[in-house]
Amino acid sequence: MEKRKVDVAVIGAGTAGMSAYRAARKHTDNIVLIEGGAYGTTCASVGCMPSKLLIAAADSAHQLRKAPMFGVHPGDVRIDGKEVMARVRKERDRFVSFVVEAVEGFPEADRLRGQARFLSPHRIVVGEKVEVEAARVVIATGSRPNIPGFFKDAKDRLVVNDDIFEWDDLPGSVAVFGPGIIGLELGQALSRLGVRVRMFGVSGSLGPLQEDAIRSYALKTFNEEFPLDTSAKVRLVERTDDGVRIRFSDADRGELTETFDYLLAATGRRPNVDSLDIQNADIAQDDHGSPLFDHYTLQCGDSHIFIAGDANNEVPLLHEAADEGRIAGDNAARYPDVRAGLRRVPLGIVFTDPQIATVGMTLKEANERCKEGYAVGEVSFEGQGRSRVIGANKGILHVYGERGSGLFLGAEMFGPAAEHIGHLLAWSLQKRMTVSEMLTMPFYHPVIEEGVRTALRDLNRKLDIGPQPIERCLDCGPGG
Ligand SMILES: Cc1cc2nc3c(=O)[nH]c(=O)nc-3n(C[C@H](O)[C@H](O)[C@H](O)COP(=O)(O)OP(=O)(O)OC[C@H]3O[C@@H](n4cnc5c(N)ncnc54)[C@H](O)[C@@H]3O)c2cc1C
Ligand SMILES: NC(=O)c1ccc[n+]([C@@H]2O[C@H](COP(=O)([O-])OP(=O)(O)OC[C@H]3O[C@@H](n4cnc5c(N)ncnc54)[C@H](O)[C@@H]3O)[C@@H](O)[C@H]2O)c1
Repeated sequence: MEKRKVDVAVIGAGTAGMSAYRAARKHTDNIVLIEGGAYGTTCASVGCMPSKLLIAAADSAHQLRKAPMFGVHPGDVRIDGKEVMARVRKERDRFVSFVVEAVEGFPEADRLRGQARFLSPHRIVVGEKVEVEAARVVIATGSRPNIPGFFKDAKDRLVVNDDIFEWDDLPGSVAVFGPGIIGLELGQALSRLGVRVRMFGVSGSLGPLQEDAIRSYALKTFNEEFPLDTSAKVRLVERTDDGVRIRFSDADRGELTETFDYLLAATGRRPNVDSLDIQNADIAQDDHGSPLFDHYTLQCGDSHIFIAGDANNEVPLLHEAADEGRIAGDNAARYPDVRAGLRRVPLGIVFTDPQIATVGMTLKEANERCKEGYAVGEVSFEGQGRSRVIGANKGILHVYGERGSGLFLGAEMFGPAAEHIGHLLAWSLQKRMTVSEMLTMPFYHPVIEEGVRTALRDLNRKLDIGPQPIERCLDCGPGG
């Protein structure tokens, strides 16, 4: 077996791993980046980018169908599944090619191909061909779909997100299991592209939504487009000659059987740490076998091992993977002079329509931290001026603030332009602004952000800081 001795070994050449490699290489050129699969990252090849490409096609179809409300009649909307999927794959491949170009731009001697596993805390075997002795290690092995056992009965008709983006054409029907972030984004997009979709969930959860009022509103809205039961009772899943037969109980219609072309498993993701022989790394793990680590340094205990991105199962998002990789790579190179890195405030966006945004603390966390010394401001987008103008007047925004200090704490939203409003709120939170300070910022007219101002005014009043908001105030314009 070939032997290598390096200062830093990074396992996984995804977003976190590439970011860790770049950060560590500022300190040392004796480093390896190990990749067991294809270059290209989850985000570009089967995650963020192809899912948004599919959603873009669905949005386009939806806008055409919506046009008659403005007196505009585009005629019958015809969706060519082959063309839809061809664009998704073509643009996806373009994004992937940029990533591959970047990773192949790293010196060849720094790159190793093959599955890595620990032989001991400092020894890693790669593809059973090379043994690397590493002074420090970054684990950045990502995650993979979690597939409950009984889905196996769907046999070759069981698909995950990776498979969808390889389709040449759109199927006739898909049963989506898991109304989480992936299920909602892909399920709604497929439905808007003319695919018959039914969505099954468990235990009432819906995406990242925590507030009952917002969750029920969102559930009702999604159910106007496709059937979605967040507490489904599924009795049977079986492969038949023409697809996957599913028997389930429907609250209104009792036991039903429906057959679909595919079963999409969107039931969460699992960190790729179980194939690393992590027990040989001598680091503490939680009950699920995930290594324990520090949120600010990404260090596992006080060891020479760091863990970043989806592999650590904390906040499986792209911008977090990039940040964590940078911090972990820098610290691996500096070890034992480990430093706390900048962690940004929590921000999550779901690209459904209406979109979902979550910022900062959840309502439960605000309650725990403030011992009930907090308030919730609200706006409904149903009557909001700009939202009505463009026919996107659905949704609710809740904003949270702390009594006394008047600090803004967080927000949950299901509504129009949540991807942009989420950013404004997250930036205000990271700047530690009070609700009063946020209200001193400019609000143009007529814009959806005026709805944010309405919610912030409502919050400031409930915090006993601001005045009673004026009903139908003129600076909000009609319907502000
Ligand atoms: C459908 C979908 C949509 C998404 N949309 C968004 C979005 O809109 N916005 C957002 O912020 N996030 C989104 N995400 C999440 C985002 O894609 C991930 O958080 C991010 O890509 C994680 O990056 P990573 O570097 O941790 O993992 P990856 O990019 O998966 O990299 C891990 C790498 O490690 C390699 N590897 C694994 N085990 C080994 C081993 N033993 N040896 C060697 N190599 C190994 C893998 O082959 C892989 O290349 C989405 C995810 C999915 C699935
Ligand atoms: N827009 C984005 O930022 C974006 C988009 C997609 C994915 N992601 C990331 O990927 C991660 C994984 O996404 P995900 O949607 O797979 O996970 P998730 O945790 O968001 O959702 C999983 C869903 O599956 C449900 N579920 C679990 N077991 C089930 C079963 N047996 N039957 C039916 N439903 C079941 C859960 O109740 C939950 O609603 C997300 O947490 C997110 O961080 C982000």
